[in-house]
Amino acid sequence: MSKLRITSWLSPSTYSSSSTKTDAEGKKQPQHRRSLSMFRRGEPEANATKIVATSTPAQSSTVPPSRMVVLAQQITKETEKLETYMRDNNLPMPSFDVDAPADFPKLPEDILKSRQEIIRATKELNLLALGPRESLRWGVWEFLDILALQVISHFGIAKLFPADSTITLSELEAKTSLDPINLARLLRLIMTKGIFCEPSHGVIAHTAASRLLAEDADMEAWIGFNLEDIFPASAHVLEAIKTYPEATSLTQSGFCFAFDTVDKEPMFVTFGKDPNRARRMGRAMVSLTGGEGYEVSYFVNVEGGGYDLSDVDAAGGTFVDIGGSHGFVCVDLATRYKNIKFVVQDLPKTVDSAPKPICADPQAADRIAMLAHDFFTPQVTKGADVYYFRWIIHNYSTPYAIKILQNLIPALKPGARIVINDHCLLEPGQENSWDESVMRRMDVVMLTLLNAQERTEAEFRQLFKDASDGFFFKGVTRPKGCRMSIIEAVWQPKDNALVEKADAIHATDATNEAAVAPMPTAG
Ligand SMILES: C[S@@+](CC[C@H](N)C(=O)[O-])C[C@H]1O[C@@H](n2cnc3c(N)ncnc32)[C@H](O)[C@@H]1O
Repeated sequence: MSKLRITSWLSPSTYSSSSTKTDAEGKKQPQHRRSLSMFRRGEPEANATKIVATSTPAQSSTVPPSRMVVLAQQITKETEKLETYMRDNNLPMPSFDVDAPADFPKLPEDILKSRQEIIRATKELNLLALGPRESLRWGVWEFLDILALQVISHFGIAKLFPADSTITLSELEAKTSLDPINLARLLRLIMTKGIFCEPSHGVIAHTAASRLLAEDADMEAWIGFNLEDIFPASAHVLEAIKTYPEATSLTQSGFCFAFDTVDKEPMFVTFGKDPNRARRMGRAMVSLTGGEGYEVSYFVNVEGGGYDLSDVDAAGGTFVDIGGSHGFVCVDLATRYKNIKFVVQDLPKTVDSAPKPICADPQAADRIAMLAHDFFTPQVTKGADVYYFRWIIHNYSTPYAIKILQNLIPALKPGARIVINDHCLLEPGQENSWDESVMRRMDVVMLTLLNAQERTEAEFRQLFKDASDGFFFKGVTRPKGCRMSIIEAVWQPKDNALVEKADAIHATDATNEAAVAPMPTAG
């Protein structure tokens, strides 16, 4: 952990004049930050279900029920709908029991809406029942639940006894180096969140959630990455943004303040030096991308609103996955499209550690090349049809993101498509409330780790515009049920000089086809 940098807190000189502008009121406004228009209020909540107030017999016909009663009625109605669906389909009911399923099955759209409505309405009712003062007073203590989970998870307590048996606290104490008093107090705190239970005094049992801690290695990694990397970093965001209010540099984030790497190295470099931490983050990403609303199938399945590559397939074209990790998106695409050639680009260490062959099906594997390429250098795979970024652009503030897009330009043929697969933030209240909270939290995770951000459609449009006038912004689509959007631009340079220059590069560059032709499988 870094020491507090009190001297830099006191210095207002960290505002760089080149990167600030003055607004109408004379206040300095940092550039490269998102526009604040999204914080305008007053729009109707698009996803809020219209509630028809109905009087109960106890109420006078002129007095409408309170918001609390309306919410309670709505919770009952939607819960009954969900329960009927589960019962009719012989599905197990949600429960904390150790044997309860860890996930809901894929629900039809209307039932999924009921489930989302239950989540939204119970949260609102909870806040109303608490009242503003109590919800503020005790809401700020939620980090203590997180702290308890951090310690219990770090010490691997869930793995110390089998899921189908109980253990006494004294037996558990003998199996861990965690101090007995701390073990008991932290366990009992996370029990209030449905993680472990104490069926009788001093006897500990698993719940469905604690069983996941014991058995799901990707979930364990997700919790470790969040609670041992992001959580400490989040405690330093205030210090970071007080010291560097513009908050765009990769080496001045809360993460850098927490781990003493300010102005030294970005998070990815820190992780690169620590294989265990890097592996944990990799597994955490697997847990995230396997999670509801993030599956790769949303991008691949055209029928569900995914991205259509049939014309690229018909032409035997090329798809480049930039920062594509171990190429799992291309593996899925190569299974669907039989003629597209794929290039997965990532940093050398990632390319080297990719599975060889990249997948079991040789028809797909033979068309997927792994290539070491740093996206902060000019693109080397020239003349491809699609350049794809999944979970990349949101890792960078605007100055870096512009650079990444500009690095494509020397490789682009007219008509080349640039496809970004990221969250695309809507106006407040336009998203269902669960999705909105996940996406806005992700936005703050990006700030915490990398001084980066999620973006709105207008911000993506502006990003392409700032990168070059040659990018024609086509718009944003989003498969139903998916949290990630597909943001697309096409390279259409209006300037003839630019077209001729690009044509000349493509005509003469020996690597144009060669970069994708030999297809060395997996690095
Ligand atoms: C958040 S992960 C996204 C991986 C993958 N696209 C996905 O959807 O899961 C970011 C990826 O970018 C890679 N990366 C980071 N910096 C890079 C750079 N300068 N050039 C190329 N790849 C980079 C990382 O190694 C990692 O695989």
